[in-house]
Amino acid sequence: MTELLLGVNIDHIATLRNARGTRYPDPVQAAFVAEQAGADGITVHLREDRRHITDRDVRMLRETLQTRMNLEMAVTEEMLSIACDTVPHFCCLVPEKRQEVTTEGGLDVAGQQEKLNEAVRRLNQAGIQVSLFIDPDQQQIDAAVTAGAPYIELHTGAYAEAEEGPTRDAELERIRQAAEYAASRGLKVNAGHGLTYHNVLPVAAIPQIYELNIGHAIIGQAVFSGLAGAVSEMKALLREARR
Ligand SMILES: CC(=O)[C@@H](O)[C@H](O)COP(=O)(O)O
Ligand SMILES: NCC(=O)COP(=O)(O)O
Repeated sequence: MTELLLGVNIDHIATLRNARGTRYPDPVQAAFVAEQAGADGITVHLREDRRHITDRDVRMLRETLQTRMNLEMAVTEEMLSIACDTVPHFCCLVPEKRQEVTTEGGLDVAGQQEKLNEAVRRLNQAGIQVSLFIDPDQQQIDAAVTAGAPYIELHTGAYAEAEEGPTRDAELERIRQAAEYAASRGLKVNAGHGLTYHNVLPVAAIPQIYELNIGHAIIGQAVFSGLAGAVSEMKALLREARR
């Protein structure tokens, strides 16, 4: 089976740093450690409220990453301008609400098709590969194809939050069917949100999935086993899923 890539989201290194307004822990150092430990890419979410990743982090990471940068952002003029100035390898367009604790759902591409078509056009023109963060839903997948995005990232939050049993199994089946359909439409399929060392294997085993973006669980594990260990442990699980 094809190798499954791991994108490490380092947002919550910045959460810890910003908790006291210090310079440490530095997301730039975390990215270096994660890459050395096997991360295939680094994901950062530049939120409108800068609650964790800052503009300085984005600039520094763009200049220092050895792998590739996946910049997550809302579909706003501010973020589109920042992306076109920064030119990360990937931009993942996500929904964003100030009052949310974390991302609550997928981007409604179908409900704002013209806006997304234009955003994808601008980013593609700037040389950025665009991914749309969507729920595992055929209508949203079709809308992503219409928008001209080469990638989608399937939101795995409903799966991750479901109790083990029929509900979680149903959510996994939704992801499986969505990945299969999206690949049949010519899309590259990533997935992420809420994945942990305990729930990642069934998602990682879906053959059409190209990359998993995982952050909160890895940063949490890093508190106990160090960031390098947490990353290599997750990478080993992804390899195991594809044996
Ligand atoms: C889109 C997504 O699921 C995450 O990558 C996002 O970054 C979550 O937001 P926080 O990192 O602020 O929790
Ligand atoms: N897009 C998902 C991501 O980058 C990480 O999400 P999480 O693992 O922090 O929930």
